[in-house]
Order: sequence, then structure tokens, then C-alpha cells
Amino acid sequence: MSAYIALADGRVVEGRSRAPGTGRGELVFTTAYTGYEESLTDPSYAEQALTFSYPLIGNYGVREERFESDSVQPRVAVAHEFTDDVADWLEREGIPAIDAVDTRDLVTSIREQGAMRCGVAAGPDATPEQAKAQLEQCVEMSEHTDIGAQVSVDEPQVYEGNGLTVALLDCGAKQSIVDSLTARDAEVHVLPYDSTPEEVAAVEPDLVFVSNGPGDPANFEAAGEVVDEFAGELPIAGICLGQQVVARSLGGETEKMEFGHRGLNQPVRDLETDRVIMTTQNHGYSVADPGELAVTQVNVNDGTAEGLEGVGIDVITRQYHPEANPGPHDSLDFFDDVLEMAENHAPAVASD
Ligand SMILES: NC(=O)CC[C@H](N)C(=O)O
Repeated sequence: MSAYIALADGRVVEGRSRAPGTGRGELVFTTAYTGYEESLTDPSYAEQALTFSYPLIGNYGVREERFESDSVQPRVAVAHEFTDDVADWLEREGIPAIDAVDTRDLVTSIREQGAMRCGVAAGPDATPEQAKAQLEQCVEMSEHTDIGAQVSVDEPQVYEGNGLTVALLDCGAKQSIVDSLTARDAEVHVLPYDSTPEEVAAVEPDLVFVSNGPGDPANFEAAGEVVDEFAGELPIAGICLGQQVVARSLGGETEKMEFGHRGLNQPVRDLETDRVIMTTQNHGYSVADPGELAVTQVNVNDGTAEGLEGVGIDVITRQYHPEANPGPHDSLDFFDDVLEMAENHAPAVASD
């Protein structure tokens, strides 16, 4: 069965349909060699077409306990070869999947021209024209202004715990972030991405935590207002989109990267200890100006900001994914550090 990927550069790439349908999104690639279940369920991939550069995807099956959310998040999946397990899963989820593609060539195009819009058509009756029609409807990432609503909870959800209370602004949070906090006894209130400062204050948090999420951080204004309201008063943490939202709110700026960082072996140097750790990443924007915050960690490959900290205020953020899933566990201590910051933040814990 045939499949077509129409690229914004005018090319149409032919492959084999492994799950039928049409779709569109920003074509990006990940170099992750494991963790396809986690990547395919990571809400940060919403509105994207995900290409795996690793040639065989699916060789250890599909197990729900490894999912980061309850559905497949990219709009399209592309690989050199998908196993039947993964192809069947994507078909059940209605996500077009295409393999038998020269992914080395596709990745080279993305590296040279940047992440680009694409449209796909896959299945017995698929035609290049259908793929091109999808491409025509495909908008730039920053134009998905309602993307938060697609991935956030509608109503607050509470994970009970005996420790500190965390208000987690769910901009498309991975389950592992919640799990990393509850594993450290925190009571986690997962709040809608557009919660007001009053709604956040109502849970009496010891820590405000802005999650990862898809698309342009400029489209998460409400989360920025929460940060603006509480910075200096309550400790603040952020991961990935969370770092970007926090930086923007505190006088910084973000910019779109050429093709982003997506993989499991991005080296990050801590400027204080000079130690290098391997990190999991999945982002297409970066913090170009940290505003009031100090850059404490940088990417060894391109020098982009990987960690930010407050100067005189309790803020710690990371551009990479300390929760891993998939990927290395080098930076799990981030969760200990932010909870310690919250524990030591003098006015946060009421003494009746
Ligand atoms: N994983 C994330 O949180 C991604 C953040 C943002 N959507 C980006 O692409 O940069």
C-alpha cells in the first residue's frame, strides 16, 4: 500500500503505508533509539509529524504502562521500518504511519532546511495530490494558538501525597513528571494550562511547576501570568516549555530553532560544577535571552540555555527532560533540588 509525504520544499517522498489515513504537521526528527512508546505519547509532539532516525521502531512491543499520556500525540509517524505491533497501534489510534522511507535523506533535508511543514496520505487509495492538499492546510507551529487546550486537563486532578503541595500547570505534561513528584511524596495538583493566579493560589501550593508542552511558548500566556504573579513569593520550577514560559514571563525571550533537539544523548554542561550529563530532549524553541534569570547549564553542542536559576528568587528550570522516559537518568536529582528549594522557601509553609 502506498504512502506519500508532501514536503514544504516541494518534494513528494514515497513510502509504504503501515497505518492508513491523511494528516499534516511540522516534520521533525528524533534520534532516540529506544523509547518509541514514550515519544509517541509525549504531548509535546502535538501537531508534529515525527520521523525516527533509528531504523527499526517497535522491536520490544507496545505496553501501556510506558505511555506518557493516553493517546498518540504526533499527527503522523515516519520510520525506516515499523514492526507490526507499532503499526497496529498507530492504526487503532487513527494516526497515519509510513515506513520504507529513506529516513537518512529526510533527516538531512530537515537539518539543512529546518523543521518544515508536511502533508501525508497513506493507504490503498492514497495519492500524491491528497498529500499535497494536506500540506496546503498545514500551518506553522506558532499559528496553533489553541494548542494548550488540545493537551491539558479540563478539570484539576489531584494526586495525594504527604509531602509538599505542587501546583503543576499542565501545558501537556508527561505522566513521568507527575510520577517523579509523587515518588518524592509530593501532593500534585494538575491544573489546566489556563488556570488563573487565583485558581493556583486556591490549592495553597509550596511550589508552582510549569510542565512541558507542544508548540510555541508564546501561546501559553496564562501560564506566564501565573509565573509573573508568584515569582519571588513562591518557588517556581519548569521543564522544557516550562523553562521557556518562565523565562518569557521574567523578562526573557524565546526563539525558534532551526530543527531543534530531539533525542536521548544531548550533552549538557553545568557551569558551576563543570560536569557534563547526558539528557533527553524534545524541543524546537529555545531561550535566547534569560531575562532576570541566570543561565546555569548550557548545551555542549550549540551553547543554548539548558538550565536557568533565579537571582535572589527561588526559580529553577530545565530545557531538557530530567524525568527521562525515554532516556538517561543523569538528571533525576532535579526533582530533589526543586522540592528542597520549596522546603527551604521560608514563607511557603504555613504554621497555622
Ligand atoms: N518538550 C517540550 O516541552 C517542548 C517545548 C516547546 N514546544 C518546543 O518545541 O520547544
